Amino acid sequence: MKLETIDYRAQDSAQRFVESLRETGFGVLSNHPIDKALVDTIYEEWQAFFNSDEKHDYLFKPETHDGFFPADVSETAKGHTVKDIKEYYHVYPWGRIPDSLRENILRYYQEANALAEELLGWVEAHTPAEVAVNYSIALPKMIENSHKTLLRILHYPPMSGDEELGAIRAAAHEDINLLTVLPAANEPGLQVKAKSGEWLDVPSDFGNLIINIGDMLQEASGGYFPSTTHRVVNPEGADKTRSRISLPLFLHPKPEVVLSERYTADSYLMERLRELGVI
Ligand SMILES: O=C(O)CCC(=O)C(=O)O
Ligand SMILES: [Fe+2]
Repeated sequence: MKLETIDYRAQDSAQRFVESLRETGFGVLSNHPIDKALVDTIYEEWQAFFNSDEKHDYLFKPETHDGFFPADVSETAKGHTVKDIKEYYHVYPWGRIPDSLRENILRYYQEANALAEELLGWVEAHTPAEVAVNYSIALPKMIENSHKTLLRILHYPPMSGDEELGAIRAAAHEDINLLTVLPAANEPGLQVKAKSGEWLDVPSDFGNLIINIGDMLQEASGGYFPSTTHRVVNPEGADKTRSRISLPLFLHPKPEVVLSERYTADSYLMERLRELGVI
């Protein structure tokens, strides 16, 4: 299995993109409409924010989950016992965002959402009819004006040498949501688990956009689209001293959207958050 990069502007991009999602759970797009200069600026300004003490003024609220999550409360992936080596900030348009960072990050949130709606349209158009009949509403409609869609700004700090034994930047996991949209991070490390069990590097050329399927699309498609396990490994050698910033947008349907006979988006999310011990 190989993750090939697909040119967003190619004539057959929609079909090839959806084939890649179906085969690997991932799709990598080049020549997409998201402004690269904007992403670059966001990496720089959020790196400065994570380097500052200001972040502690924005400690996350347990009821709403917007704001800053320090490394000592950061996630432990499902089925793991060691915490990931990361800190992060949860951006929701209705949530707290430092004034100086607000404009750019909300512009990115809006642009990435618009592209995601288009990509969900591609997925819908290339879903076999017998699978698509089970979508309760059109896929792009599921996320339209959703207050649940989460933009996470992740900061993986440089390796200090005294990390907990066995800890990595992000332990193997699947995403809970419908689809995740992620600009290639400013450092490599993201890997996806192939059907054969081997770990493959996701191409991390700056400017690529990485899209992966989450559990909710797997549920809504009756397993046709696989939610694929991925992880972020630690850097080695000289790269150990480098931070890594990444920017996944987790597309969540509106809570009332029916995913399957068993779940609405809300009941699914609550079940998973309870399992993770987050609520
Ligand atoms: O940092 C990355 O490249 C991926 C992060 C990720 O998989 C996640 O936060 O769910
Ligand atoms: Fe993930």
